[in-house]
Amino acid sequence: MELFKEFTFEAAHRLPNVPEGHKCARLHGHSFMVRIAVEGPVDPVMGWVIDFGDIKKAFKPIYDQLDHYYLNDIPGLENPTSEVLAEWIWEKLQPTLPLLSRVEIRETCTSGCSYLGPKAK
Ligand SMILES: Nc1nc2c(c(=O)[nH]1)N=C([C@H](O)[C@H](O)COP(=O)(O)OP(=O)(O)OP(=O)(O)O)CN2
Ligand SMILES: [Zn+2]
Repeated sequence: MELFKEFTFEAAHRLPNVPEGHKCARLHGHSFMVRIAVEGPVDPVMGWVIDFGDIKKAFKPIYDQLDHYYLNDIPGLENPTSEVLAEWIWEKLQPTLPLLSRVEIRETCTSGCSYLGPKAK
């Protein structure tokens, strides 16, 4: 069974490697949405894979690094595309959330990505 928990954070960024004149070269911000999914068997006694609260606890230190920051200043996020951000979150989160199965990012209502981890690359 796969379950998920969603988070939103506010942050600014710019994309330094886009062609000249691209709108995303300019400083701008988003209400980013992050969906963290985990996959595993349902415990027959608890009736859950893990407590949603455990996902929240695991993500909290990462959330605190992102919310209301300029993403380009964060080591590893110098080119903060959705794809780079999803991989960055995976690398930070997987050690404390071994059942992690997917990291989804939405930058806008219509744009985002879904990362299934390095094995699925
Ligand atoms: N593959 C990627 N392409 C783009 C990324 C990205 O992270 N990965 N990021 C951006 C910009 O950050 C931009 O803010 C979001 O892109 P876009 O969908 O173009 O934004 P709009 O809301 O302006 O989209 P419209 O549908 O054109 O209104 C760009 N590309
Ligand atoms: Zn953007």
